[in-house]
Amino acid sequence: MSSFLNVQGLRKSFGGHLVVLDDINFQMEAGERVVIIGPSGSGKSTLLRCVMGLEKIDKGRIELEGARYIEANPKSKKDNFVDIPVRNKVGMVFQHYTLFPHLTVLGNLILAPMRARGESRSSATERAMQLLDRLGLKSKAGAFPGMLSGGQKQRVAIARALLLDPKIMLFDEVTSALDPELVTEVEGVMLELAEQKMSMMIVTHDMWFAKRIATRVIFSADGRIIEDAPPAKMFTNPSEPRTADFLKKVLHVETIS
Ligand SMILES: Nc1ncnc2c1ncn2[C@@H]1O[C@H](COP(=O)(O)OP(=O)(O)OP(=O)(O)O)[C@@H](O)[C@H]1O
Repeated sequence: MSSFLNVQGLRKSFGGHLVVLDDINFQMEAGERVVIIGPSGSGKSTLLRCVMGLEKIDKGRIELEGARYIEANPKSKKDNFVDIPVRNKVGMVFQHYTLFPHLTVLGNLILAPMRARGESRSSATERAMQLLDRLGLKSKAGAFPGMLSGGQKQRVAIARALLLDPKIMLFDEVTSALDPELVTEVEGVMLELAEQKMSMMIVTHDMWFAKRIATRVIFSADGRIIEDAPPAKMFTNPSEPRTADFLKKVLHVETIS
């Protein structure tokens, strides 16, 4: 089957016995925005990290646009097969800012395009400045991360991922470490990307934002995807009390109507 992103039979354990993801089969089409919700420890971050190629998987394969880029070796415990050029089409932003503190904002942005893609400094700088301008951060190009607010740092982290022209962006609780007043500016950037039809997988505990941005919502629990539906159905259909109960029970949140 050809999907934009295709996760087949994914199994991931830690230390050989803690099975965090068990036979995950998941497909998404280009332009979809899939929000993953579920109880703490249910493997949401691990799923994103596997799709990004940051975790060694036990079983399964992951394809992007029909190209296999990660596959477990079923016959041995050797490293996974990883197709780096395809994997590099996946961008990720983490909960905690991962900017290099000793580099300026511009320095952080142009490092990967120059190193990973062999882009010239002038070309990477030009693209970085355009992107910073678009995100309202042009005046911060020469600043060091320590001089920025949390919201600004996360916007720079998003810009850094975007500069590699990803086909899909993964967001792992990118606003949960931010003060409430800074959340909106980061969510605003994500909503802008949504308008531009960027494909996204988003882990968030913010149900209001999930409702706003998702084209699809997935519940993960006990190592599996247990529900997969459009958000309108998920959040508003009173004929599906199981959904409301689920949210209340596992996330300790009220459903939004
Ligand atoms: N590097 C690791 N080594 C060992 N165990 C790990 C590692 N990373 C995650 N785990 C475990 O895997 C399980 C899933 O973790 P994960 O962070 O994916 O859950 P989550 O659903 O994102 O949780 P939360 O909502 O709290 O962020 C947890 O039990 C966690 O302790």
